[in-house]
Amino acid sequence: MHMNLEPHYKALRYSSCDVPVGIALILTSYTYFISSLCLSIVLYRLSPLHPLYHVPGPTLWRISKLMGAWMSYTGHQHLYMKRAHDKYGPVIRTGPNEVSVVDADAVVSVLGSGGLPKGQFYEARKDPRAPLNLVVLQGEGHANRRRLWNRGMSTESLKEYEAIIAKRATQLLDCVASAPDPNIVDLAAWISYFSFDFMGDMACACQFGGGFELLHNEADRTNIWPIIEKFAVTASIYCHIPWAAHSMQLIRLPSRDRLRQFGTDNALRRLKSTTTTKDLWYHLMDEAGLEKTKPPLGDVVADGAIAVVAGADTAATALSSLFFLLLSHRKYYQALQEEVDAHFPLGADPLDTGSHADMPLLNACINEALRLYPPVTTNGPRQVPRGGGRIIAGVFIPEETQVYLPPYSHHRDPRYFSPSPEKFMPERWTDPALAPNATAFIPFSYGPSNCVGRNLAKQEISMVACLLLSRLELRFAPGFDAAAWPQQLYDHFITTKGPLMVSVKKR
Ligand code: HEM
Repeated sequence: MHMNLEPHYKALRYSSCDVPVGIALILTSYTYFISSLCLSIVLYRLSPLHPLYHVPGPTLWRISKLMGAWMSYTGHQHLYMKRAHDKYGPVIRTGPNEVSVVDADAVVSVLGSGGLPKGQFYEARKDPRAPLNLVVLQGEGHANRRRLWNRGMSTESLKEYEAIIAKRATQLLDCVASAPDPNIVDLAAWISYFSFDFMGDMACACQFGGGFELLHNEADRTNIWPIIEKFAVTASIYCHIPWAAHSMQLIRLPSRDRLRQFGTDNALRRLKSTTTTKDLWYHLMDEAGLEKTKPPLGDVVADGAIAVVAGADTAATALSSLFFLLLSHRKYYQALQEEVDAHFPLGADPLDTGSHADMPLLNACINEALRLYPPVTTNGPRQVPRGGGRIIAGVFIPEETQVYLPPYSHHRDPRYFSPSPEKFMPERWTDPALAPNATAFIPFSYGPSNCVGRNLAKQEISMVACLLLSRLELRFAPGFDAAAWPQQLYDHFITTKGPLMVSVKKR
C-alpha cells in the first residue's frame, strides 16, 4: 500500500526553516509556563497550604497585592479596609502575606516596645541616593536619631517655637481676613500654606529668607506642595509590591530627586545663616553639642526634608478637618468660640498657649477631628520577624507577614468609640460616662516609633484654632457642597484634600 507522505514532508520543511513558527512555538511554551506558574501561585495563595489560609479576607486581596496598589491609587484604601473589617472581623487578610488588625490590645503588642519592627513597606520608601531619615531607620540607628528629635520636641523646645507659630498664624489670619472675595475663601489651601511655611521655618531656616513663603506669595512658587504629594502618591502605590519597590529604588524618580535637592538646598542656606534661634534644625544638628559625635550633615538634611513631609500636610489636614467639623456642627462651633472668648477676652492674646490645658472643649474637638479624619489614615505596617510567628489579637500570624493597624478603622469601631462612632461627638472626651478606649485612639500611632511631632502638632492646631475663632466668623461659602468634602480626603499615607470654601467676616 502506498501512502502519500508529501503533506507531512511539507509541514516538516516549513517548521524547520520558517522562523515565525519557531518564535510562535517558543512564545506558546513561554506563555504556558508563565500561566501555569501564575496559576500555581494563585492556587497556593488560596489553598490550605498557605500559612495565612485561616485568616479571612476578600479573595482578590488574598491572591495579589495588585489590589492594594490599586486601592492606594484611588486614595480610598482606608475605606476599603474599613468595609472589609466590617464584613470579615478584626483580623483580615489584605494581601498574600499581609494582614490588617483592628484591636486595642494589638496596638500595644504590635506597636509598643517589644512589638514588631518596620519591614518591607518602609524599604520601598528609602532613597538609595541619600542617607536614611528617621521614618525608615530601625533599631539602634533609629533610637540614636530619635534622641535628637526628642530634644527638639521637649517642652522647653516647644516654648521656643511659639513665636515662630505665632508669626505664621498671624500672617494666616491676615490673609484669610483680607481675601479679595470674603465669600469664597479656600480655608484648606490657606491652612496648608501656613503649615508649609511654618515647617519651612522650623526645619529649613526659611524664616531667614529664601523659604517657601506660600502665605506671602498667596501661591506655591517653590512647587514644594506638588513635589511632596507626587512623591507620596507614587510611593503609596509601589510600596505595596515588593518587586516594583525594588525596581523603583533603581530608577530615578523626579519627585524623589527634587525632594532630595530641596533638602540639600535648605541645608546649605541654613548653614550660611548666622541664626542662634533654637529651631528644629538646631536640635537635629546638635548645635548644643550634647552628643559624643556630631550627626553627619547628610543625616540632618534627610531629617530636615522628612520634617516637612511628615509635619506640614498632616497638621494641615487636622486643622482643615477640625474647621470642617465645626462648620458642619454650628452648636459646637459656637460653644468652642465661647470657650475661646472666655479664655481670651478683648485685649488678651489668643496665641498664648498658657490656657490650652484648661480648654476641655478645644481638646475634645481636636481629638474628634483626629479620630474621624486621622491625617495618617492607614499608617505603614509592621512585619513579623523571621524565626517564628506571633499571636496577634488571638490569631496566629506567621513570620514575615506585614501587619497593618489602620487608625481609620480603629477610630470608627463601636467596641472602642460608642455610641455612634461615625458621629462628631466631642463630649465623648469630656463626659466620663462616654469615655472611649484611649488605646484604640492612634492618630499619632503608638510606641517607640510613634509621631515624634505630636505635641508640636497639637500646639500648632490649638494656637491657630484659638486665633481664627476669636477673630473671625466663619461659615461654609454659599453653594459649597460640604457633604462631599470628606470624600475628597485621599489616603496616600499622608492625606490629600480638596478645597474647603468658607465665607469670612471679621468679628
Ligand atoms: C496632626 C498632625 C500629625 C499627625 C496626625 C501625625 C501622625 C504620624 C504618624 C501616624 C506617624 C507614624 C508612626 C508610625 O510609623 O507608627 C508619624 C511619624 C512621624 N511624624 Fe508625625 N504626625 C503629625 C505631625 C507631625 C509634625 C508636626 C511633625 C514634625 C516634624 C511630625 C514628624 C514625624 C516624624 C519625624 C515621624 C517619624 C517618627 C519615627 O519613626 O520615629 N509629625 N506621624
